[in-house]
Amino acid sequence: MDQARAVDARSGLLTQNGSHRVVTYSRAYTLVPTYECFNRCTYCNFRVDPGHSPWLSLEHVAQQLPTLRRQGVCEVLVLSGEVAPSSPRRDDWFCHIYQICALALEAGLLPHTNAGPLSRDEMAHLRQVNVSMGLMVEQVTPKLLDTVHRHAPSKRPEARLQQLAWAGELGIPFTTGLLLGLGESEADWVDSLGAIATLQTRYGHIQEVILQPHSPGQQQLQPGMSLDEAALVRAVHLARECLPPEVAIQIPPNLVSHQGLLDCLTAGARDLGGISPVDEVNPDYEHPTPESLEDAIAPSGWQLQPRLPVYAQYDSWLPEPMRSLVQSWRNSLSYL
Ligand SMILES: O=c1nc2n(C[C@H](O)[C@H](O)[C@H](O)CO)c3cc(O)ccc3cc-2c(=O)[nH]1
Ligand SMILES: C[C@H]1O[C@@H](n2cnc3c(N)ncnc32)[C@H](O)[C@@H]1O
Ligand code: MET
Ligand code: SF4
Repeated sequence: MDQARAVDARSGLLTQNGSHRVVTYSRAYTLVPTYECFNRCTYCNFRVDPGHSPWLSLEHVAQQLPTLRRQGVCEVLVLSGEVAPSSPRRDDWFCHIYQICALALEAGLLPHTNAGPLSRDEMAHLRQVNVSMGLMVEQVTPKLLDTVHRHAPSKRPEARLQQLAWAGELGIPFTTGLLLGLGESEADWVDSLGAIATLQTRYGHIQEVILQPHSPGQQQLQPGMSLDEAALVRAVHLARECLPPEVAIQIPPNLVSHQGLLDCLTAGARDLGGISPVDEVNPDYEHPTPESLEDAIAPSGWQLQPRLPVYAQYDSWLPEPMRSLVQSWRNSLSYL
């Protein structure tokens, strides 16, 4: 096996199909339990003040899910604003998220939750109703606690890394990543990638790392600059050097130009993440359709392939009955 294919190889999967190299994405729909958040990250276009976002109604969710299933959606991305760990409302918030995941599973869909840092106990519970979970490291440098994260206690680097370690201990297939362009240096990227690589070497649970270029929107507390695409391509190169080869690099296709996307693929990115009707985190940037993505990358020899929100090498980690549900998805269509 030559060097390029060795780097591409994800255990048990062929990433090369004839002469076409494979790029994956997940057919997702995002549910937002609540937009309320006790953190105030200055770049956030998602949050509203605590008490000002009605929680998503479970009845509405139960009604919506069968339609999504018929439309060919496989992933329910549960993305939430946060109630403080010390709040008397924390337990209700957590139960609400758990119930949304349980309803998604009942409808035959596959939940992936990113609801900020959770306690170990909360993670152990959510593991029963999620095929994978996620939390961005953002950046490990403490400098950002004096700037964009000054009013965001959830963004303390130790809390984020602790979460990744607990996910590893609990055997949860995990998605993490870096938010790029917050005022950090490229040396800081290497530190953040190194921290993720160390955890991956220890636990082997990191299925993918998202390289997320900061993208200013209309709702954020403070204006910010978007990351330039040449810098994003350098980040992909660095990530491919720092991370073990089995970890996929994900680029959000709505936050880059077509040429930027092709350059990221050449540099080693192989996944485009969950593609849903609305990017709830960056609502000013519409997700492209899978068809338009295929048109953009096929002339350069790339083939777009849907995948499930859990990568195949982790299927045996899943508790029943989720493991059987995932198996039936893999049998029904050629999902990676
Ligand atoms: O549409 C989006 N999906 C986002 N996702 C979804 C993600 O692409 C998929 O859920 C996973 O790849 C699993 O299929 C995230 C998931 C995480 O675990 C952590 C961060 C993100 C960030 C985004 C995002 O900004 N926009
Ligand atoms: C869910 C993830 O979305 C990312 N996130 C939050 N706000 C923005 C933005 N303006 N641009 C890009 N990514 C953002 C953070 O990395 C968070 O952890
Ligand atoms: N609040 C969570 C985090 O920042 C997830 C949603 S961010 C829009 O990690
Ligand atoms: S990025 Fe996440 S933690 Fe930060 S304010 Fe937005 S919702 Fe809250």
